[in-house]
Amino acid sequence: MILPRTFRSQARAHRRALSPEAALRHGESLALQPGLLHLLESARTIAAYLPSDGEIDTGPLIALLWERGKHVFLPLLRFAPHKHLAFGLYRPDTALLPNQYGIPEPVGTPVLDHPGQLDLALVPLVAFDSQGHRIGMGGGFYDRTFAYLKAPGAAPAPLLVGLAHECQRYPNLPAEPWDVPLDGVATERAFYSFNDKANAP
Ligand SMILES: Nc1nc2c(c(=O)[nH]1)N(C=O)[C@@H](CNc1ccc(C(=O)N[C@@H](CCC(=O)O)C(=O)O)cc1)CN2
Ligand SMILES: Nc1ncnc2c1ncn2[C@@H]1O[C@H](COP(=O)(O)OP(=O)(O)OP(=O)(O)O)[C@@H](O)[C@H]1O
Repeated sequence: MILPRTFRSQARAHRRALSPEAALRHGESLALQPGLLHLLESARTIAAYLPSDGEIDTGPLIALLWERGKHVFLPLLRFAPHKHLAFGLYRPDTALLPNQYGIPEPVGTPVLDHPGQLDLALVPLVAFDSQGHRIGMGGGFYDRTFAYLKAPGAAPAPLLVGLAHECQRYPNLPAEPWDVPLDGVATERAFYSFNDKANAP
């Protein structure tokens, strides 16, 4: 059995091995995926993220969201009362400052009161599998932020959709009890939906 931490660092190294040109090319293809574009139609308030550490380039998709008049938010690291994320409005003219991991965050913009105000959350990941399991950077930020979705009848509920390179897809990842499963994942090659909520009509 390969240790989770070893797996995470190997998968991160695999992701980082892609060139910035490949990450951008993949990001352009991602922004053309019909399954993803379909979900965007019914979403108005959308969380995205700025890429880091070899992640697929979200620039083309964010440009498309702005073009379509969507309200785009970016994650803001919060450490109290526990590690979680808030979401700050991101517009083309928003000032950004790097957070403690060097990822730019909006400053001085409106912050959502609750993640349930999002219609759709586009989620970064290190690895995913065909059941919607996700391995992230290991901070538990996304899991804690969306843990409330696991309560029966939790509402309102944003759709959770991972963005990734195809090379981040693995056959079977171990599921941890606190993991919040993804509804879908979009890559440069396909849109994978893991339940009816993320299905094209
Ligand atoms: N682009 C992007 N933004 C994101 C995430 C992400 O995965 N990708 N996150 C997803 O949750 C949150 C940030 N989580 C992170 C957790 C750990 C590390 C990281 O690099 N950890 C270093 C140790 C750094 C240190 O302690 O100073 C490491 O593991 O090597 C980065 C981001 C919010 N924003
Ligand atoms: N809902 C939760 N409540 C309490 N602790 C949690 C919760 N979710 C995750 N954790 C803790 O956070 C730690 C990191 O979790 P995990 O390795 O699944 O993070 P990750 O999904 O890879 O990270 P990230 O979401 O930041 O990308 C674990 O040790 C776990 O115990």
